[in-house]
Amino acid sequence: ANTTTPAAVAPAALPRVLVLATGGTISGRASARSAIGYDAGAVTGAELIAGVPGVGRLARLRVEQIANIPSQNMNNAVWFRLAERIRQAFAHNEADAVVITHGTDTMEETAFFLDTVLDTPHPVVLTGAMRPGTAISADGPANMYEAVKVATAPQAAGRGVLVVMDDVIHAARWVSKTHTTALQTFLSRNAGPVGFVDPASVRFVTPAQQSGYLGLPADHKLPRVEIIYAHADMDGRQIDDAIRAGARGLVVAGMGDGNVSDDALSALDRAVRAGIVVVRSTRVGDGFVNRDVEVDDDQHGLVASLDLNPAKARILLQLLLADGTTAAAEIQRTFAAGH
Ligand SMILES: NC(=O)CC[C@H](N)C(=O)O
Repeated sequence: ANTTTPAAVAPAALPRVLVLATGGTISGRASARSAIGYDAGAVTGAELIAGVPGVGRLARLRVEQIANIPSQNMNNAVWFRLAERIRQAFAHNEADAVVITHGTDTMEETAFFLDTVLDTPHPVVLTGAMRPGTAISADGPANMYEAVKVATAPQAAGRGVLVVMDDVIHAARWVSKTHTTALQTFLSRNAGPVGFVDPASVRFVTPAQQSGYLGLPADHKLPRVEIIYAHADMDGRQIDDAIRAGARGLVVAGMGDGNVSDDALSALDRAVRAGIVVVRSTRVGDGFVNRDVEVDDDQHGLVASLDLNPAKARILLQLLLADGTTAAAEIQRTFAAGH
């Protein structure tokens, strides 16, 4: 008789999730500053995981601390570190999925950057919190649990980088923080969420769609691109200052459908003549910036951001410029390719 102990008595292997911790409120601790004051990035990723009951039954978790900062301090160096670590983890089959803990202020920017430079079918999910772990009804543990649940769901593959906050699954391209303090602050503008998650289920409501892949600049450098915020009584001073400061690109957070004053438009013409790529986005939260509506983009040589908000338009323009793409028409095509 065969007396070998069957290997099948071992529990089915759980998926492997690499948790990359970067800081934010989800790693926050109360401070003495005020009744609601706290310091973001005071708790490590390992401590964070220890405070999420049941998450160890969803996945085998390995935690690495990539940074521990409030995300208003997020920067290119951390972005490149994240992107390289994720590429390496999947290339060497170290993990089946990645969850990134992150402050909420710039979560949409990090999500969009990674979505644009990573080319992988493996789930990459960002999550965070609006209340520190020491607050009443802290949202971090539930968000972390749900992020791991989404990251380990088979149907999360091939969807690019996702944001999971407050029971909702968002695609990197569309997600924005829309409220300074509310738990329900993330919305997928112009598109709606891609899915929903609760402790029992993960449901996607859109077909899987991989996002644009531009690759990671090999020298880890991104060119200077400035955002100009438009307003009533606007002159061209800030734009001329940006030209003098050596900007390679400008993104206008325009009024309405990406508009600027006549004086500012003349300054943008000077920028284009100086070889600077100018993208018109909007300071309005919802809606597309379309070409050739009030501004004649063809005549002025401008790019319309379409659905991308100023912060994300800046990242896409930086990556295109880093890739050597400077022609407005080609940049416009790439902006349009993401949806
Ligand atoms: N809710 C938050 O995460 C905000 C805290 C901090 N400003 C950050 O983005 O990291």
